[in-house]
Amino acid sequence: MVSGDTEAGARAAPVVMLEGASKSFGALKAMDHVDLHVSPGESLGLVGHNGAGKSTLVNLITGLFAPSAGRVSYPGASDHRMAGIRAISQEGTLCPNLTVLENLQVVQRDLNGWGWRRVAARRIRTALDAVFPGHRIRPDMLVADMSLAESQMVEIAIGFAEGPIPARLVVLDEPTSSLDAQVSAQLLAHIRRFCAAGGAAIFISHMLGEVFAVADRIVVMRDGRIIADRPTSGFSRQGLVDAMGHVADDRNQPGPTAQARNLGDTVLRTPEGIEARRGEIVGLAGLAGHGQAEALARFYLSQGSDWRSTARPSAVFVAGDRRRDGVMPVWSIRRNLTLAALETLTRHGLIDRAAETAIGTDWQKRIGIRTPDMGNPILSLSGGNQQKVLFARALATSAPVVVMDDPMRGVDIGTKTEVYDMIRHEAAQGRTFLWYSTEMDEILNCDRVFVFRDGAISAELEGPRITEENILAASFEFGDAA
Ligand SMILES: Nc1ncnc2c1ncn2[C@@H]1O[C@H](COP(=O)(O)OP(=O)(O)OP(=O)(O)O)[C@@H](O)[C@H]1O
Repeated sequence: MVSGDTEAGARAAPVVMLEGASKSFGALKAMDHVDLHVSPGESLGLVGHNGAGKSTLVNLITGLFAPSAGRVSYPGASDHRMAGIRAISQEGTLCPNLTVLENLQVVQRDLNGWGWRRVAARRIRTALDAVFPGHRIRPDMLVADMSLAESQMVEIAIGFAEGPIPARLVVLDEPTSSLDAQVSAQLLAHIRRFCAAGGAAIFISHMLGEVFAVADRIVVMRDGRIIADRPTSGFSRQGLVDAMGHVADDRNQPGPTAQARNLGDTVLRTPEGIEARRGEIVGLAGLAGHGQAEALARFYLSQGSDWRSTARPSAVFVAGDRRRDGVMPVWSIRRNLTLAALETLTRHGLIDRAAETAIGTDWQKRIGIRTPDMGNPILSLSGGNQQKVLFARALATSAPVVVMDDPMRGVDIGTKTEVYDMIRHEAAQGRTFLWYSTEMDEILNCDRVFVFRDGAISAELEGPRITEENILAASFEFGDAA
């Protein structure tokens, strides 16, 4: 840990200092006596289970919340903005009905008057080219027309863009969650360059491999406290998993384990050529934005499934973009969880409250939703816990087909392992999963994989042919493994 003795002088002054900072929401202590300094040149990895307090810490650093106790300060600057602190949020903050340029204007206050578009276009292009060389994003694109990955890339580029106050500390909360491996690697390389040039970064992720690749210091949070803060070289992967408080056993392998099984008849066929049999876990792979999400959405909509209908749905959907397609913000956690299972909860046209509560409590335990009360608003949950609710919503139905659009975004590794087991178990009972993932490990463990390129299927792989090499070859133009 950086010494509390700020007179040391050998290092540059920290960009931000938290001293005994706490934050409570009612009776819940989301952050408890946190001490943390971040100095120029440092690349800090911040890890912890879902609900550990990472986003709360970021919200204190970026001035969104005031601490309930303790202090947050910015040596040499009056506030986080003047200190050059930029945050890239997990949930995405871009306005969908504005263009990329207009979104930059929202956060950069000097962009006004005649010619602002030219200045803005130069800033955003320079940032995009620096972070994501080869990207295909234009400054006049409407955010609503972009894929989730593209809008995440824009959000990141805005974080690093030149502006009235230069970026000195960039905080990235789960920045790679909808980026594919290639684009994620570009970002990690950029963060390292930024810190080598004297910038500082806080990188929050459940992808521990990325944390090890980018951070020179790792801070572990657990139940609102910092329980470890050391140079990266002082952690092993298993040590880190243990520190986070996950059950560390040999089940911590990535992805559901593929098993040789007798699969049933074909239960679905899409116009693109995706086929799935009963009990099969089918992965959709390829670089992000090559038509996978659209294929899923088309299939799902063609089923005529509707969560408002009390008929038995034939397919349920687990959204990746939870803010747009998943979470009903005005409803409780419990109602968000049970809304797709209304067919089992309705008696004589009325919702059976006792049954609803029982399902809520059952899934809270099974999937570990961290909340004191399932009747609380869904937005009081941490991002990863909201995602768990969307999972539970789908699995709590009796739908034979589960369509998942990169559903593990923001879910911690302990929970992932449990969800993988659940998916395997459900598949063994005859459920079919159609799963788009940006994580190679998840794809490698599917029973069958369709690789997408430029909106069409470029390869179908099964069994031993599901390898990283085959998937990458089919993802890029040089691949022809059809
Ligand atoms: N606005 C709020 N109202 C009530 N409780 C909240 C609110 N925001 C966060 N919390 C609670 O504070 C705790 C810490 O949440 P936080 O979002 O900081 O976790 P996190 O470590 O970022 O989790 P994740 O990995 O899932 O993003 C959680 O128990 C959460 O439910």
